[in-house]
Amino acid sequence: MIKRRVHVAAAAVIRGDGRVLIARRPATVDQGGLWEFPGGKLAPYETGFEALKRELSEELGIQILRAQPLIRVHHEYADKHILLDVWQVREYEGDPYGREGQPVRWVEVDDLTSYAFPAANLPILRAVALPQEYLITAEEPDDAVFLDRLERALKEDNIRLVQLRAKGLDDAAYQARAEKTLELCRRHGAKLLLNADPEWLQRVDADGIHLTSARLMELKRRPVPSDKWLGASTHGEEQLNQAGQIDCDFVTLSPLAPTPSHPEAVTIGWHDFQQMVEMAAMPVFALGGMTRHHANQARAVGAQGIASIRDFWRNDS
Ligand SMILES: Nc1nc2c([nH]c(=O)n2[C@@H]2O[C@H](COP(=O)(O)OP(=O)(O)OP(=O)(O)O)[C@@H](O)[C@H]2O)c(=O)[nH]1
Ligand SMILES: [Mg+2]
Repeated sequence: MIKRRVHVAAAAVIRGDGRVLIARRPATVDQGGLWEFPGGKLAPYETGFEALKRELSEELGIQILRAQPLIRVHHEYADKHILLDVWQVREYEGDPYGREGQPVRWVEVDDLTSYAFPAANLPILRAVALPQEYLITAEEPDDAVFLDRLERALKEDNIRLVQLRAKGLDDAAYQARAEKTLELCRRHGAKLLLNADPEWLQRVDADGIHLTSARLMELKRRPVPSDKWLGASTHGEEQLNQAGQIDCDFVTLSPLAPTPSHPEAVTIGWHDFQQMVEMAAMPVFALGGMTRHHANQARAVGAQGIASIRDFWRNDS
């Protein structure tokens, strides 16, 4: 029998203080009693955005003014194939309440994991918790110059996710750099991932690990606990699948476009990038030739946002 295909539009409604709205499904319906992002099935001939506007008016009594695509998730339930088309909504009119009698709650993004959601929601929870920009640090031998540049990005570009990539440092220098970087990131409320062997989390209490594609392909299972972040570098379908297999929280996919540092490299291009993102089981950052100005374009093709060394490693303050 062919499984039913269900297309659902849902929203992460975010309030001024950063809290996100969740609702509890009535005990009597499919996935009853679990928490969800408000939304529902597309009616015939509706676009995702039209359905989103209608559903949030029906379920929460609010009028959406603007919405930004967040993530699209395909999931196989036993009885159906579901596509969750999830949007981020920060601009709306009205004060949301459970118009159908369902309990609703505003929760801190970091507390979302303590609520029970349907199985399909895991990538959405990750996408909600991640920012749109991912800074990868440049090679820089001098600690003071390094910290100065990073601080500018944290302050002026409002960067909240950082990968410490320093291939040129030996272990002792990397550890010293990591400790200083962690302290700076904590001060600015940013998460720090180490581009290093996962064992490094025992030496430096960073927020997680970013795997190179070579490390990614060697692993049989997720190498860090669930309260740490796990990112990975990928360059194509096989690596994306492997990242899903070992339960990475997110990946970068590159090179999307030519970069000054690799002008000859074969790039993925927006078309293939969009197709790969659609099938990925987790949030994907666009990497390679990206600047902050590409963030909306990246979002429009399904990405979480953009990752960059060059664009954030400026010194123009
Ligand atoms: N709205 C919503 N649905 C989700 C989420 N996660 C998830 O697996 N689903 C599934 O997607 C489907 C959405 O159906 P729904 O019950 O909200 O649809 P609806 O509002 O149009 O309701 P109706 O069919 O009673 O009119 C359900 O099968 C539900 O289990 C989520 O976070 N939000
Ligand atoms: Mg609904």
